Amino acid sequence: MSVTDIPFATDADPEWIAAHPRVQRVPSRELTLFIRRDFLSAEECTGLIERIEAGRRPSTIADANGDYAFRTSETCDLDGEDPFVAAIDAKLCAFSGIDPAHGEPIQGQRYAVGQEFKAHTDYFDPNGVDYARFCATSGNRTWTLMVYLNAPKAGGATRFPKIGKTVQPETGKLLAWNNRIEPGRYNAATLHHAMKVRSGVKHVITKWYRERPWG
Ligand SMILES: O=C(O)CCC(=O)C(=O)O
Ligand SMILES: [Fe+2]
Repeated sequence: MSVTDIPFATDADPEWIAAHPRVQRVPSRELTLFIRRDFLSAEECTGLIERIEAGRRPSTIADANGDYAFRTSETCDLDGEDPFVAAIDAKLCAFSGIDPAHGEPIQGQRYAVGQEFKAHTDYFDPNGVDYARFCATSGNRTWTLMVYLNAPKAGGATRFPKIGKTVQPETGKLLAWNNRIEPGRYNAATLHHAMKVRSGVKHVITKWYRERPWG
């Protein structure tokens, strides 16, 4: 299927995603979560890792809770004008089926030994102090797509404690989940913890979609 054939919409259709080749759906009544191994090639992962290494800065969080160790990783805002990054973005949008206009620019995340992102949701708390700052224009986050770019030697799994699921990093493996139950209702079962890397370095990319076009 070429990109022009994709029926882009403002929200993803889980049944349409489930019909993609090689997609696994994690069995859960609480959470719509898909896994697709080898979504990106080793070459695509290496190219992204090089860019993340070159452009990283300390990661930040919304609604700071006083725990300075809550998110200790580094983040890189990947350049959507870079044709290599744009091609990956197009692949992610072709997987989600969500109108690319609703996508935030892709970010890279890098975790060294001991670094983590404690249990959090990717949607912003509508009652949080930072909600207007992050969501006034584009609304809240709807879907999360993330891809592991490598497997660290030890640690670095992503744990979803509310559904008792832990996903191990593997080069090129994609995760996709719906942050909403329905428009305006966010799913607390999306809670997830990027667990500490114990040996090596972990790299991922994250792609978030919004309720309204990104701007
Ligand atoms: O690195 C991971 O395993 C998860 C990353 C994550 O949850 C995030 O960046 O919001
Ligand atoms: Fe997250």
